[in-house]
Amino acid sequence: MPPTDERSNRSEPSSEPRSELSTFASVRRLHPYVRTALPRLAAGLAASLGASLMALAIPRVLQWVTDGPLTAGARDHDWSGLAWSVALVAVLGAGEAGLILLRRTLVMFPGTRVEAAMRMSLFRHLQDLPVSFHDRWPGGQLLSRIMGDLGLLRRWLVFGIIQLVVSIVTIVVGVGLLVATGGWLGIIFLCGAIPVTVLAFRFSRRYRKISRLSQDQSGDLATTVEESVHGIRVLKAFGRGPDALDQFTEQAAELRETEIRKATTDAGLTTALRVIPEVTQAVALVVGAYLVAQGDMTLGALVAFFTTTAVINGPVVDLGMTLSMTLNARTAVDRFFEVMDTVNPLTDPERPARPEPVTPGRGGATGGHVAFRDVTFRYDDAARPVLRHVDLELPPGTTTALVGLTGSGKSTLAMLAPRLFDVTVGRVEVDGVDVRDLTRTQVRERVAVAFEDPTLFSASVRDNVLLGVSDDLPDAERETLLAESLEIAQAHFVADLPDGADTRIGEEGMSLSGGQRQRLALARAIAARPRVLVLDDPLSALDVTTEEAVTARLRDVLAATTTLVIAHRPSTVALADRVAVLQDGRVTAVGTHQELLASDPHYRHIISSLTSEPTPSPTSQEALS
Ligand SMILES: Nc1ncnc2c1ncn2[C@@H]1O[C@H](COP(=O)(O)OP(=O)(O)OP(=O)(O)O)[C@@H](O)[C@H]1O
Repeated sequence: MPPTDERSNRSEPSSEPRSELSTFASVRRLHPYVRTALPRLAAGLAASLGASLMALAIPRVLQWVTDGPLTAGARDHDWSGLAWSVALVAVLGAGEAGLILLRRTLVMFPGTRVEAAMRMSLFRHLQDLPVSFHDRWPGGQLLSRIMGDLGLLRRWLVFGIIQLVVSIVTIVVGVGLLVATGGWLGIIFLCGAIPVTVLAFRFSRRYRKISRLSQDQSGDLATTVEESVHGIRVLKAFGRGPDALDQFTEQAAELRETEIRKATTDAGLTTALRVIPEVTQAVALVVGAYLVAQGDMTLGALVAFFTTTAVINGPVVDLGMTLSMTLNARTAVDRFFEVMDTVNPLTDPERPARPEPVTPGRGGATGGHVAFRDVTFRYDDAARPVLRHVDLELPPGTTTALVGLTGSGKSTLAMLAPRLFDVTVGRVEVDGVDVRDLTRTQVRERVAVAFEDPTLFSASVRDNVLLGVSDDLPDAERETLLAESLEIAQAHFVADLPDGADTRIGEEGMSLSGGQRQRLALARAIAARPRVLVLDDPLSALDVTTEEAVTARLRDVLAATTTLVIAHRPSTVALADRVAVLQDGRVTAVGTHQELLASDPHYRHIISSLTSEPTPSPTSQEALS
């Protein structure tokens, strides 16, 4: 009996905000990325604090000048003390400016390095995550995380966090000085801190939700742009451009509304942070004037008090901005880790099997035995399995056509061999080894795929075709392989491109025709020289003559390769030694075309529906009859 071990193919990305974590705990997760940048960030913080302390020292000098050299100078007509104090204020001012410049220099480079490292990690993880993840996550959401969110985080790291700490330290030290030297005036100023704290707390709770909404809406908008640009031909052909515009306008308006709410909330706090200190200052001025008049306070102390409040006012007002930056950064961190925390269930085994190494060259004779053993497969979010108890053997060097009505599960079955998905129950073996016991590199070395919908990249024809070929292969061999694969796939049009195989094909190969793209994708699968070739209806976009030419050349290749070809056309069935019939997720019959025609009514039904399609080639019909 075939083994039926059950392993999960589920991955559960969290699309919920990590609300259970505090902002500090959330941001602390950045530690592995910022660790190496910490010394420079800490030095930048120290420089900023130094600048702030110098700013706070200036009022002390002014107090000393007012009560000392200024008073004495006026009395004794000796202005030398005043000259010294002016020089000291100038030195403190210049020192403050120098330290601010130093901070900028210190933090700029580590900030960009952290951003680049996080971007690399996220992209690497996205590349690693399985197809099932990408089926669920919209491209725009990923794009906005990898670009917008990480840019936001960099700005917070090089400015926001430092400014937040400096603002808090300046306010605490400044208020401490006010209370210590200003007596009642200091206490009046301290009273102003109570409403500020309450407002900041309420603001944080409110703003965090809006910030999350705005960043998610930006992702949705990016998805709409991506989909409409990607599908521009369909939209234009069906005259649906205005609908796409309507959808975009609606989403853009929603985002604008959220941004307005965000700005209004921010402005509310900033206004309060401006008004509250002004009010306390006004009260303090009245009380201070009274105290000076009573002789309970020196004029210098009053000057120092108000100069200190002027120094504190800046950070108090900045607090609103730095707080909102911090909350935006926290949202960005949460959104970053939502993707990074997604566990990839399709990982390499800890102790991979050691099958016989793959030698370059097409080698059906040296292996390529594929077996689907009691395979059941269910998509993550589907209620029912698509494939049920599938048993199918592909002997080395044979070509098996997989036929079935639409939706019967052919493409799904084909995706299990290259391990684009893992089976829910059962196992898929290549040369007797469960594909889950091989590393993904080992699987790719053995199994190559060409899809019906060929994906090409904005790169040269050469790079697209040699995608699955080792970079270690000598250049001459790579060139031979390229020429051979293009020839088998009948991609002669490449020679007519402006720069031949060096021609860059536009985004996703859109500058080529559907048939040209399919032939390049087929050449790519052939160039990988796999033991096992999975072809998902790879000739569907070719005209009859080209299809025949490709089919004739493919036969040579297929003779030495184990091939599973999904057939929607009689000409594709004609390529195969044997045919497997998939009916409602089960392989119900396997045999030669003639055997199945004679014995299987469902096969006859499929073939009659295939042959009634408009463009069967005469050769294909011959091959089938
Ligand atoms: N990513 C997915 N998530 C959930 N269900 C899916 C997914 N892809 C396919 N399905 C479902 O699985 C079933 C089989 O799809 P599959 O593409 O394997 O069929 P097929 O036989 O290749 O069809 P066709 O001949 O039309 O290409 C369909 O009901 C389809 O809706």
